[in-house]
Amino acid sequence: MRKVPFKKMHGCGNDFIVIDNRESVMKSFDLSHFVKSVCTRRFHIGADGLMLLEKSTSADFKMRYFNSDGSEGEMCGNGARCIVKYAYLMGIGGDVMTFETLNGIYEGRIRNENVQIKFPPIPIQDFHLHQPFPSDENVFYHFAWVGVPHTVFVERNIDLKQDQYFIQWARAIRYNPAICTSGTNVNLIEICDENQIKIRTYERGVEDETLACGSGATASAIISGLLGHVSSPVKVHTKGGILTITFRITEDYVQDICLEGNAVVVAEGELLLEASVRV
Ligand SMILES: N[C@H](CCC[C@H](N)C(=O)O)C(=O)O
Repeated sequence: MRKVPFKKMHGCGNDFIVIDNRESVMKSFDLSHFVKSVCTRRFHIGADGLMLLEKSTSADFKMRYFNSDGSEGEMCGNGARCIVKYAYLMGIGGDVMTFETLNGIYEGRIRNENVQIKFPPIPIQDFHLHQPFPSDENVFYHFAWVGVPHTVFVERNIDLKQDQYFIQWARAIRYNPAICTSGTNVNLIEICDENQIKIRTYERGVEDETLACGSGATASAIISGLLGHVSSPVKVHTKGGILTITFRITEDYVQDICLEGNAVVVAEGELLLEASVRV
């Protein structure tokens, strides 16, 4: 049976399996099916997503990110922090490194135990604020594309929705083509004070609430800033820990966008490539 080394990592409880694919060890595999199997909790290692580190001609490495349902995502903020830590530990990148994604090139920095990701500037016009909800014009949502699509709702108390009800509510938005034709991640946020928000995220591709979402935290902090509720730096309290977002709003762009938080290796070993699991 073929074996491939992996590390299991998490950033604020958003967990990932990371595999070094620079030598194309995954070449003959149906990646979508493989990812779905390996990410299945109880029957396999289980994770919110899986990342392959590959060679790049334009950056230190390429990150390929897959959600647990086997779909390939353009970008993942917490995944990026984990793969940057992985690259650092493997000697692939130094304290500062660049990596390629389906959404362009990003920069990662090792900051003691934390990892910081710098996002490219986002045009102000790409933030759609105060959009009336398609089926209820009294409800407003905010939308941004921060590598992946994010819908944001601001509420007084985000803990009022029980987990089951939160998921049911989020699914109605996640698949709503009037909001985003390719589907959207869904964030519910609460403003705590000028520099802090609380967040819950339902993730597209995981099809569940996750403990944290880096791009969701980034989109939500910036949207809160554009709405005038907070100013940078913003501490985002997720269910799995704190993410810190910094940004600068100028006339046409949101610039100097950084996402920072922990990136932890919890296990490493060998994956049995042909191990069959129920998916
Ligand atoms: N957990 C991720 C988001 C993954 C994106 C994925 N859910 C999609 O939209 O394909 C993050 O930390 O940014």
